[in-house]
This record gives sequence, structure tokens and C-alpha cells, in this order.
Amino acid sequence: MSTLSEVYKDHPLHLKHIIPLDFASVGSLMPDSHVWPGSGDFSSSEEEYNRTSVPVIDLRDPNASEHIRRACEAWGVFQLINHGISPRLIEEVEDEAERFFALPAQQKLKALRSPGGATGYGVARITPFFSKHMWHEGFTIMGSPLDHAREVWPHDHQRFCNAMERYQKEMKTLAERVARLIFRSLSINSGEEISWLGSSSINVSTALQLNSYPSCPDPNQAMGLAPHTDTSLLTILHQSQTINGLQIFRDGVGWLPISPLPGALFVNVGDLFHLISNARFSNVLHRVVVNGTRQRLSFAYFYGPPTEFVMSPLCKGLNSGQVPLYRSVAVKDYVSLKAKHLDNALSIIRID
Ligand SMILES: O=C(O)CCC(=O)C(=O)O
Ligand SMILES: [Fe+2]
Repeated sequence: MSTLSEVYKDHPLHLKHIIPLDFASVGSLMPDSHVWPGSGDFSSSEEEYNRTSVPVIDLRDPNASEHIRRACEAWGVFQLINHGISPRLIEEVEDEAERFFALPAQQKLKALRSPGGATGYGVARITPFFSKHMWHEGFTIMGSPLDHAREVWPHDHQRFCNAMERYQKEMKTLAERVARLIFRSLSINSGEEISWLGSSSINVSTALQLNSYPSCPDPNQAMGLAPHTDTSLLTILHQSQTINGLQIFRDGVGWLPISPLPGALFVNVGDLFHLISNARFSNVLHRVVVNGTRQRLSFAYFYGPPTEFVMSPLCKGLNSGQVPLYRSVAVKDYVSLKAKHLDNALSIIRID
């Protein structure tokens, strides 16, 4: 059975699309490579609207599944509270991520993602689709980060590895719980479609992405992370508690900032739940803007079915008379399609 890393091996990248800028060496002048044409003003006056409107789901609520269904239909995102992830663990991951991103560029490059690799230090995977670079550096982890971490810290990598491994373990359990609630909201409680969910012997597709957005000399000309949807079933995001940056796109409204809600994790529907729900759930388009004074960190945990699993719009999720909008596709083939086409991957498998 192929892993997510093996799928990415078929889509090697050029080093110029892997190596981040040495942000610490940038003075007050933006390098042209990072100036986005027509980016203009990223601020939004919708902050209050967002604060009151993005659904907040309490995982202890007995009706959580129903609330999540409504949130996935109307928004494709929600803030999750009482999720059970210990604040202490989140702090540890923050400390370790900060320790890594604060290293001199030379040191960080020791963990550089290889051209055919999926894990390690580098720019966002979506970089080749844009003519300008993003104001961002990342570290992708799938399971143990030991191989990369010991290159960076030959004698002091254990605390980084421990924090990242424990965080992924807890995130996996949480993602399973949330996925089960979402499937239940589609009337899928058992059966072939979710036979992989929660199984200890079947490898689900997961990745932990540590994101760092350094402070920027001209935030209005830079892009933290360009607009994209996630390839996952769902994504669980922790973001720095006091710094805005993430924005979601709402039809008829435009870009809305997602202010961090203290203690909450932010969940968004990815392409795969959009497909499985036959487009009932929105795979929300999102981006990240940067700020002029502070570095922002976020940790995205991507969760999906095993790579061999074939997804199709679920029959039970379809009301009678509805037709499937997408063709069936194996997770690995969809990941490949997205690696090649980014914005068009879903339209390629759409049934006209
Ligand atoms: O930094 C964020 O808030 C979002 C990160 C994100 O969208 C991603 O890693 O896919
Ligand atoms: Fe994302």
C-alpha cells in the first residue's frame, strides 16, 4: 500500500520551489520575488461579523453532529472548543516550532525537504503555481521527524520529536472523532465507506504542517499563503492566539478574517469531504496575510482516508433524485491530480 510520501515522490519539485528566503537577512526593502502584483490592501472591515458568525462547536454537546453538519453546509469551517487537546501540549509544540524557525537559515536548511520528498523544511507545496513567492516557511512532518531533526540538532532533537509525535497522536484521535461526527451527520454510521476510520492496522493519510509567517516590511505587498483549498478530508488548525492572518472566502462577502478564539481549534472541510458529501459541504477557499511587526505560527493537521481508498459521493448522503456530481477516485490519484492542477483538480473529476 502506498503512503502519502510515496505519492508525492511522483511529483518532484525544483529546488527553487523548495528553499525559503532567509527572512532574517531582509531589511526594510521587500525583495521583488516576494512582491505580489495588485495585492493592495488585505485588511478587512468584517472582523466583528466574523467573530460573531463563524460557528463554534462544543465537542461535549450531545447534538454536536447536527451542529457540525450545519456548519459544514453553511460555512465549511468551524471553531472547535472542548476538544480535549491539552494546552500544555500545544505550548510545547509552539515552543519547539519557535525554536526551529528561530534558527539561522544555514541550520534550518539541514532539514530541507528533498526534491522528491514530502517532509522537512521548505516553502509551501503550492508555490510552483504562482509567479511570486509567499512570505512563509514551513516544516512538514509525517510520523517521526527524527531524520530531519537530528540533522538540525545532533544532540538535542528529542524534545522536538517527542512534542511533534505526541501532538500528531492526539490530533489523529481528535480528527477521527470529528470525521465520525461528520459521517454520522451524512447518515453514515458504519459500513464499507468508513471501515478504515479508527482502525489501528490501516494507515490513514495524515500530515502535520508547521507554518511560520515572519514579520514583513510591507505586509500589503506580501502574501503569507496564497488562496487554496486543502486536499484533506478535514484539517484541524491551531494558530498563534493573538495574531490575525487566516482569511476565508465567502461568496457575496469576500475575504473574512478568522480571529483566533482562545483555546479553540479551527476546523475546515477539505476537498475530500466536499466530494464525499456530493458538494453539500464546502471546501472553503482560504489564504493567509502577514503583518509588519510579529511572526505568526500555525500548525495544520491534515487528515484523510488511506491512499488506496476509493472515494465517491456517498449514496446515503444523496437525497433521492440527486445525481453524483463527481466520479469515484482513489485518494492517491486525487492527491496526484491536485499536485498537478491545484485549482482544477475537482473540476477534472466533476461529472457534467
Ligand atoms: O496558517 C494558517 O492559518 C493556514 C495554513 C493553511 O491553510 C495550510 O497549511 O494549508
Ligand atoms: Fe490550508
